[in-house]
Amino acid sequence: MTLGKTLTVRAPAKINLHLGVGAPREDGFHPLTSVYQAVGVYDDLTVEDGDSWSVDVTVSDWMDRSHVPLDGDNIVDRAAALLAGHHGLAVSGSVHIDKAIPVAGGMAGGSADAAAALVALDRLWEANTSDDDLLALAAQLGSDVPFALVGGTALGTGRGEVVEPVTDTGTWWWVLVPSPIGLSTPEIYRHFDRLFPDAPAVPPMPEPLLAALEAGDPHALAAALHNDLQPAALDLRPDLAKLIAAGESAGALRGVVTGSGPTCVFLCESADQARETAAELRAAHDVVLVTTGAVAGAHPVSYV
Ligand SMILES: C[C@@](CO)(OP(=O)(O)O)[C@H](O)COP(=O)(O)OP(=O)(O)OC[C@H]1O[C@@H](n2ccc(N)nc2=O)[C@H](O)[C@@H]1O
Ligand SMILES: Nc1ncnc2c1ncn2[C@@H]1O[C@H](COP(=O)(O)OP(=O)(O)O)[C@@H](O)[C@H]1O
Repeated sequence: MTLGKTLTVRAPAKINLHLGVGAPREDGFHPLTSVYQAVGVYDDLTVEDGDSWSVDVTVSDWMDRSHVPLDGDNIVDRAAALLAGHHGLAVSGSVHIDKAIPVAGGMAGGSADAAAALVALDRLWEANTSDDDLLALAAQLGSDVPFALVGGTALGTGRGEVVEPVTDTGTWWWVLVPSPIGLSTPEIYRHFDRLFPDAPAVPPMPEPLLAALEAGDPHALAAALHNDLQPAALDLRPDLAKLIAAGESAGALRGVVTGSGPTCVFLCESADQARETAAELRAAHDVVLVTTGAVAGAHPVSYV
């Protein structure tokens, strides 16, 4: 082990520009055609070497720390055990998560932390895991975890874990409105099954959205944003429909639920339009974030 080392890895939140969901497979997972984008809201994960193992967390002041499990059930505990097992190492070190990605918000904050833990512990333990092995370990931790390693804008197939970058020439301005109460991903998928018993085996490719990304055209992208889980999320949280309408009437090109929700994301034409939309939404919502995408996947920001 390297002694006296501290390393911080930063991992981004994701939004789903397109989320096509098919009928459940035999293993219970849903086949997806997902276009992910990594956006500039981050969790920072700091690891420090030591013989014992611990995980703790601090959260942004608008978040509830008690929503992050710290009793050995954190996804970071699973990431550490998986990486250590892969190399025949003992789990060691102390981990601190500095969390700004909304918990249970449809923005893959847990997946970001898992990806950051793989990158950070791989360096701390000097394990030199290959990129292919890191991606395979990431997929075992969760469907969204490989994308958190890759970042940028990417197509996700399989159950979301098969990730391939797509051409994206734009700088996209987003307004994000998290919700103080999260939504459960498995519950939203179950509700999707009830609402759409005839979902296809393989969801189709979102060609107009991919063309909009390639062209860097915000109006075309706005028109093409789509989420098959949105009806399920709106059914369980009717307040989100009002939020989407409010963002669009405040000037955003288009608002959608991201992933399983409840965070709503609004695509804007410019930085000014994003700031104006955010200012209007702040009248009724405590937390409204302005950010851009695409940004890099999990990456070290300090190694001292
Ligand atoms: C809905 C999405 C869209 O990107 O994101 P979130 O809203 O959670 O951020 C993802 O599919 C969430 O991925 P992730 O949160 O990694 O899911 P996993 O840990 O793999 O699975 C959690 C549970 O979600 C359901 N699940 C997940 C992925 C998938 N393709 N089909 C599913 O049915 C299953 O019930 C599974 O037990
Ligand atoms: N490091 C972590 N950060 C957030 N949630 C975690 C973490 N580890 C485990 N969890 C659990 O995972 C659930 C889903 O969290 P999260 O990844 O934030 O949401 P989503 O799946 O909607 O993107 C949380 O409700 C929490 O119980």
